[in-house]
Amino acid sequence: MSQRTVEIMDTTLRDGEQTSGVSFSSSEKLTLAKLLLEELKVDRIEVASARVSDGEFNAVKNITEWADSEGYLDKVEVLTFVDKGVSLEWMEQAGAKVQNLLTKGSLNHLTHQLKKTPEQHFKDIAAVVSLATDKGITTNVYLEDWSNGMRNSPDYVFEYLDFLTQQPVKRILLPDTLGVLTHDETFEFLNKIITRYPNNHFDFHGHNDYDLSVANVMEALKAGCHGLHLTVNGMGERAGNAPLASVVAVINDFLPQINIGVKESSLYKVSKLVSTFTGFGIPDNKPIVGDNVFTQTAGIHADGDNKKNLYFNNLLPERFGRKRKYALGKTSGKANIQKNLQELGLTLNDEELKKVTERIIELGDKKERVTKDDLPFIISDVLDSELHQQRVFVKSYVLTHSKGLKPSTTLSIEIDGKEYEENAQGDGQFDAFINALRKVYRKEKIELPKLVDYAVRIPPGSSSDALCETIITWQTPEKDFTTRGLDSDQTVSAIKATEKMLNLF
Ligand SMILES: CC(=O)SCCNC(=O)CCNC(=O)[C@H](O)C(C)(C)COP(=O)(O)OP(=O)(O)OC[C@H]1O[C@@H](n2cnc3c(N)ncnc32)[C@H](O)[C@@H]1OP(=O)(O)O
Repeated sequence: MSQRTVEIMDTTLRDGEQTSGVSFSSSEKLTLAKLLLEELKVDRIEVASARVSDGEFNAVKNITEWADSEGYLDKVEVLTFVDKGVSLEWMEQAGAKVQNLLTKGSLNHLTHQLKKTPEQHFKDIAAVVSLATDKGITTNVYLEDWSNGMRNSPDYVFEYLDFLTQQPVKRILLPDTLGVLTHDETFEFLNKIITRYPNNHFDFHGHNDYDLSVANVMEALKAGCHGLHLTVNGMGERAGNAPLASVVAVINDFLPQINIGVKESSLYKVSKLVSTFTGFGIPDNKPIVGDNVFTQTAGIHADGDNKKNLYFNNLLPERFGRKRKYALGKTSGKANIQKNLQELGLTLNDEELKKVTERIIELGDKKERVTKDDLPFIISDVLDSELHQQRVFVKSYVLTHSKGLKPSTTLSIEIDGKEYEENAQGDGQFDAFINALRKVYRKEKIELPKLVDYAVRIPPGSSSDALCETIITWQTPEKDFTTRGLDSDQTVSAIKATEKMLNLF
């Protein structure tokens, strides 16, 4: 099959920045411009709208200086307006060489926003294009609201394109400005235009208001468009633009006739960096770049992966510099846990694995999120309990903590089959618990070990908030020893460590 090359224009720094609440600093824009062109290898970047602010001017200047030194200046584009050359002046001073001139692609916008006739508009456009040509600036032209224009005023659109295709314009940029197109219309409209003007270059610029941007991009490509406008993480005004990572994967997997130069393995890195710079979080389930999209959660899936990679598809995480993960929770099953154990280099026998699985399911039922880093702690806790025969059981307790009153505990405990109940106050809830315990043991004339050290930690590296571990060192006249308790609640983890002590000393 013969392939055709399609240009990828990334507009994260212009349209992506139109995400509400997002603003890149000048140095962030330069960092991203370098990453997008040099590492990710998109073909072009749109870096700002002209006239916006002094900060934007400086950002564009920094980018053009760098781009000039690296031979990328023709890949750096600035959105300009039909404003008698004011925008052109701005971008020229900022060192840019390619303008994306924003014009009206629907009669509705032309009539009601610019309040001009088509003839007046075309004349104004011709003047700006001519001025740009004189200045050695390349012109691409946006037909803003083109999609509605095709629906509601096609005669205007074609009259305009008849004029525009005669102008010294390099690319014609067709935006679905309001994200209203269906995939069928995208194909139909682009097909009509590309058939009528076979010698011109047309970019498609999709928005995601109906979550159709990627489908629309596919149809635009099938209709023969020559370039695409995309943003990292689908950032952009309202529901955003067509997302770069998804589109790249779709092209590579489903449109073998299309050739693009974007490096898949850098998509995740760029996505993370943009998210860090903007504070615009990536949903966990965002295709390709979301945290969970390469995580198998169901035990059956992990089991199938073990047997013949039965649950793999073409979207292998390694393509994007990522790794498959196996989630731990109530739907894990043994297979998921085994996968995590393998990664940690741990082995358990069948009985131990069963017990660890039961504990993870128990935590999952309590809505706790367990990660791979929690696993060694859970194993140690489960296996530790198995080592000792339990003769003391903390049956129930009430812990109170209120302003102006000392914390108190009411405790019920079983020792060698006999039940005791006590209450006490303390400096904190755990102190009150220990005081109630001492009262119980004093009745039996037994002195409890002294608590000499108390440490709390969350499993290192754990990104979950599921568990904390309390490690208590106890002292008797004969020995010092340590017990550990694991729970999502800090006081409960200390009580679990104490219960272990009661069964040991
Ligand atoms: C498809 C898109 O996403 S378009 C995005 C374009 N980029 C931006 O808008 C960047 C952010 N915008 C801005 O910072 C400002 O709007 C500026 C600097 C561009 C202009 O600011 P202001 O002069 O204060 O005008 P304002 O923001 O109200 O913009 C509306 C004016 O632009 C005019 N306008 C709208 N489209 C165009 C166009 N394609 N060419 C020229 N003028 C236009 C409007 O008619 C209106 O003019 P009027 O005030 O004479 O009626």
